[in-house]
Amino acid sequence: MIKSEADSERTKLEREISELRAALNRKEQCLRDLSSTVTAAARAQNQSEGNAMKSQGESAHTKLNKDDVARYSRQLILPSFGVQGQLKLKNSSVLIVGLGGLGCPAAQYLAAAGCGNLGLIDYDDVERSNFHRQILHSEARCGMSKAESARIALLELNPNCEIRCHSRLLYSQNAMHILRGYDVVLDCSDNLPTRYLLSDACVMLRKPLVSGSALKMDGQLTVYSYGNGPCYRCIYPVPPPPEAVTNCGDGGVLGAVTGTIGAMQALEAIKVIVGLGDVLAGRLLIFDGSSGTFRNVRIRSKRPNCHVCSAQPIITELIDYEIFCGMHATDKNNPMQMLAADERMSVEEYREKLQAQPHLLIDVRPTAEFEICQLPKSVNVPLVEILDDGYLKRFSNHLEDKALPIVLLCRRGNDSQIAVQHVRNRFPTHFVRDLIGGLHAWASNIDPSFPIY
Ligand SMILES: Nc1ncnc2c1ncn2[C@@H]1O[C@H](COP(=O)(O)OP(=O)(O)OP(=O)(O)O)[C@@H](O)[C@H]1O
Ligand SMILES: [Zn+2]
Repeated sequence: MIKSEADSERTKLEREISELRAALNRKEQCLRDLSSTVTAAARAQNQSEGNAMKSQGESAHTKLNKDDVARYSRQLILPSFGVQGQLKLKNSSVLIVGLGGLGCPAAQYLAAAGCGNLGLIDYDDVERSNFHRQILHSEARCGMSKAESARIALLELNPNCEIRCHSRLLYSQNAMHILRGYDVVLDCSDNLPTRYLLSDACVMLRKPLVSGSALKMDGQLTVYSYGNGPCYRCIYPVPPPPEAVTNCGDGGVLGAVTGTIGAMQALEAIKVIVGLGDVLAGRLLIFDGSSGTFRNVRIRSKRPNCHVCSAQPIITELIDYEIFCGMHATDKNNPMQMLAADERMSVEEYREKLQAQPHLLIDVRPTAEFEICQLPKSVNVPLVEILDDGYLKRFSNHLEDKALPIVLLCRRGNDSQIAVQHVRNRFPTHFVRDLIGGLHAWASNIDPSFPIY
C-alpha cells in the first residue's frame, strides 16, 4: 500500500473510532442519568427511613430560581454547561471522603458551583497543623470534627447546598450503606486501605470515583470506575509494602499543591455529573509543582482478570482493607513495636536518670525537621546516615568510650527503634536505648512548651 493510501485509511479509521467513542459517551451518560434517578429514589426511601440526607424531596428540581440565576450566572452562560448543566448539578449528590488538603478545596468548589447535595465524611478533628492547606477549617473550630467544621464553612459559601456530615471512619462495615446514597464519590483520603476500599465499593455500586493524591510538591488525579476505564486494583493489584508508603505528616506537602489537585477533583466531578468534556478516566494527570508542569498519561485499560471489576470477579464483597494492606487507615498514633519494652526508655526515665549524666543524645530525624525544634545537647544524625554507618566517622571518639550511654530519639519513636537495632549491632557492648514516643512524648509529658509538628 502506498503512503497516501495508508494515510487516508488511517484518517478514516480515526474518524470512525472518534464517532464510536462519542456514541459510547452518549450511552454512558444515559446510563448515569438513569442511575442518578435510581440513587435519588434510594435517597428518598432512606429519607423516609430517617437515616439519609434531609434534602431535596422526592422529585428532582426542574427549574432554576431567581437566586440560582444570579448566583451561577457566570457558569450558566457557558454554552457547554448552561441551564441543563446547572440543573443536573442541583439534583446531584457527591460524597467527599476526607476533609483534609484535597477534600477542602474540592468541597468548596462543588458547593460554590451549586452541587445540590454534599456528603462529608471524616473521622478526625481539626488541629492547627491542618490550617496551611485544609482551608475550610479555622482557628475558632480547632478541635471540632472536620466534617462539621467544613459544613459550617460551606454553608456560609452557599446556604442552598444540602450537607450531610458523617463524622466517622469509613470502613468495610459502613461503606456500602453510606456510598449508596450518592452519585459520585471523591477520594480525598490519605491512606491505602481507604483507597482500595473506595475503589472496590465504587465498582460494586457502579459509582464513578474521582481519585486525587498529593505529596511534597507533586500531585496526581484520575477517575476510576467510569465507563470502560480501569479501577484502582487494575492498576495496583497488590498494595506496596507498608514501609514504602509516605504520608503528608511524614513527607510534607505544600498547601497550594493539594489545592490544585482538590480543585481539579471538583472539576472532574462536575464533568461526570453534567456530561461535559472528556472525563479523566483511563488517563492519569501528573502535576509537578516544582516545574509547574502537567502531564497527561494513558494508564492501562481494565485488567481482564481484575479481582473486582472484570467480568468474573473473585471479590464480590468488601474485605478488611487494613489487613489487606498491612497498615491502618488512620495515620494518627500508629506506633511501631519493634523493640521490647526493656530495650527502650520513657521520656520521664531519661529526664530523671540520664539527662544530667554524660551521654550521647542522637536525634535521627531528617535535618529539615531537626532545624524546626530540638532537645538541648542533642546532635543530628539522620537515620539514613545511621544506616549508612556515616555516624561512625563523626562519633568515633565517643563511641570508643564504652561507658558512654547512647540515646536515640526521633519525632514519634518509630525511626529511633530502627536506629537502635543498627547501632546495637555495631556496638554490642554499649548501653543503647531510644525514647518511647520521641519528641511528641517529650512535649506531652515533660515540656508542654516544646513545639510539636
Ligand atoms: N477511611 C476514612 N474515613 C474517614 N476519613 C478518612 C479516612 N481516611 C482518611 N480520612 C481523612 O482524610 C483526610 C486526609 O487529609 P490530609 O492527609 O490532608 O489530612 P491529615 O490526616 O489531617 O494530615 P496529616 O497527615 O498532616 O495529619 C484526613 O482528614 C483523614 O482524617
Ligand atoms: Zn479493576
